[in-house]
Amino acid sequence: MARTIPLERVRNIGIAAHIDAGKTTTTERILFYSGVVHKMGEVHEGTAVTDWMAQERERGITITAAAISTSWLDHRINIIDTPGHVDFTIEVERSMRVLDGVIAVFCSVGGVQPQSETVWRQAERYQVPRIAFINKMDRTGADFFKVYGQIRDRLRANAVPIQVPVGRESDFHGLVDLVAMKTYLYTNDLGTDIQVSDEIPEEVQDLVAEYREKLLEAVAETDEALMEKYLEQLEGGEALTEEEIRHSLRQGTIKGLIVPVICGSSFKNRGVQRLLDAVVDYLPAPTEVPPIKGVLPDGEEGVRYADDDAPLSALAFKVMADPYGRLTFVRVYSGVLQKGSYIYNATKNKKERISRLIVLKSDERIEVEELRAGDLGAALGLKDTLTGDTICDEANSIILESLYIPEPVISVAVEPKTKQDMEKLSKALQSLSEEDPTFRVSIDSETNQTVIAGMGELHLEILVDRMLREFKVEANIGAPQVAYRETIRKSIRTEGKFIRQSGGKGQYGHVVIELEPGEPGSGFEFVSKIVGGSVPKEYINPAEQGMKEACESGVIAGYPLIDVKATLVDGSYHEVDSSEMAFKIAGSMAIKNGVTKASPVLLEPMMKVEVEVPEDFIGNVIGDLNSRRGQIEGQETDQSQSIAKVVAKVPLATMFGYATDIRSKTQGRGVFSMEFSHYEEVPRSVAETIIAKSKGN
Ligand SMILES: Nc1nc2c(ncn2[C@@H]2O[C@H](COP(=O)(O)OP(=O)(O)OP(=O)(O)O)[C@@H](O)[C@H]2O)c(=O)[nH]1
Repeated sequence: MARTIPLERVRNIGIAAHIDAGKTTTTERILFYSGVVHKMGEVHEGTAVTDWMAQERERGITITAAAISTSWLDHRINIIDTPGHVDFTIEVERSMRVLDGVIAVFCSVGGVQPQSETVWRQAERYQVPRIAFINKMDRTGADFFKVYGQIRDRLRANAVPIQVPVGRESDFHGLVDLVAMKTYLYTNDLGTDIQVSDEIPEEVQDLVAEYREKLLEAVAETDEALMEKYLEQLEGGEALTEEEIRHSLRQGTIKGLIVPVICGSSFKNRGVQRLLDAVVDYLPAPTEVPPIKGVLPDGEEGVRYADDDAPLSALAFKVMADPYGRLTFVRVYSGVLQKGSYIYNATKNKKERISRLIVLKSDERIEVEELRAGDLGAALGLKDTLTGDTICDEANSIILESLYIPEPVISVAVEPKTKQDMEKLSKALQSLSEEDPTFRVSIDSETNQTVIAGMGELHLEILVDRMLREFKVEANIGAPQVAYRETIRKSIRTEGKFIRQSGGKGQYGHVVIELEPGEPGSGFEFVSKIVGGSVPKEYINPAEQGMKEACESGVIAGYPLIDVKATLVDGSYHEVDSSEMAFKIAGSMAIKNGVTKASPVLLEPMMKVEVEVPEDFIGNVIGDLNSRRGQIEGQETDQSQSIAKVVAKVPLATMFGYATDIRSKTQGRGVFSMEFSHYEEVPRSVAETIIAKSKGN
């Protein structure tokens, strides 16, 4: 089957923002104006198409990243609406990994908010080109140029307005497009009657002149050929044409040099069609982004270009249980993925069969015969393929760059109420952890309890709720616990010797390692510097495995050991008695012996907390954060609204229940956000209590 739409006319885009900026409403409007749905869904009425989970509709928040497809101006637009709440950050992470462009939505009153910064960083991590959409222009206090300034200052982006709004707040009724120099005025509530003209309304003429000039300058700066023409124009030469500006703006945006800024009010149906135009005009097609990188079987780096004729390569970025069956969402990077075919999972070295392929259009699932390079869709029938796995052509194998999966910071114990619940629980946990790689399940070796870990209280609350509703598991849930970690502060040389040689076949494994503190965030790192075969090649991997396993529980209070580097420098073996198992045990012993001597310390997750309160409350809030062992890092006041904001680093251990506390301390007027920042050493006095608790005292 040939392509129905050429790849140049495909846009894979995401919509990302701080919670409540209006991502879901914007997506709904996009579906409405592009003709996918004929009635507008509303978040606050619980009828939004992309918020499909019961919990999403009830709470009016987006939890999972939904992928849907629509078309605009002869282009296919695949959209992923992502959640704003940091607890579901993996959903943003996985979307950014497979997208070619992002619409960053900002609230015209709230401006750059904490999660706007987080999603911006995530987009930078994968170098995804962006358009900034300043939404909610109808709200009291809306200020397009203030938010534009914040995007420049706080996000350090080369933001460039390509529109100027017409009318303020409730009178916001149109915009001027600075590229085409056209005015769009909305004349009905549904946003379908639009007056387009070349006349610029008098009240915005100065602003239009000022920002048109800024736009031309910014575009010329990123394009040498255009710069010459621009300078000539200033000297009275020929003017830049609309096409030239559009072309250079597109190139600048795709290269990440410019972020075009536009405005609108999704809820009041203003500006959404122009947003779609901007997606087509300025965000890249799959053929315009750099080829995806990966690792070839020989360990060398390889690339795959977006080309139907190239060997198949695709990345699974999401697994979701659905009434339709188990859906594995994939982005095809090269080649063609066919229904009914066998694919090779290069990450797991396994072959699997794809029974069916679908694309999502609104809440409909449409079966397709194939997915081609650049397409997003879902496969049915895959059992072993999980998030982050590469599927490809076995003869042309490659493992594509995977995605960054943050470590969970909070856990709770789950105890099924009856024996039947016990059985259902393990099924539920398996299914939920397959869907969500930031959700981990383990068994506490001392209490034998099942422990689930995740990114925050809300994250675990939703998971427990899903266990109950979707899997009908009745369980008692323990109090939330902090996911502590352990590390070392000193470098030492140590060894592990596992020797049993009394009668029969013996055991012999012996390794010498240098153990040192690793980079923050590096986890466990292993290097082998064995020369001359003191440890035979086939025993190096098992030794590493043993070390890794030993890191799963540290020596202080049994928490996982992180940020350590082990270098294998020496060892010995026995012709007959050595085995993989003996070296694995020796590796594990080396770590256990070494850690105790390497000044082990206990680490705790530190959260970046931002609190916004009416000015009068700020003293109380700061005092309270200090009493929670918080370090205040910044404070500012927005005089125009008498709102004060404070930024602090606070240990997660002291933040449980903060949502309720802040409400009662500020008469319900304080809002806060919190996300994981880094691990930090626990002060001695606090550590003693944690250690005593872990030992059951
Ligand atoms: N006044 C006004 N309200 C809006 C606008 N867009 C969205 N809203 C409202 O803002 C609230 C949040 O909108 P959503 O679309 O759910 O925001 P979201 O960013 O998807 O939220 P999460 O998915 O929970 O992160 C809803 O009550 C919307 O009706 C707008 O343009 N103007």
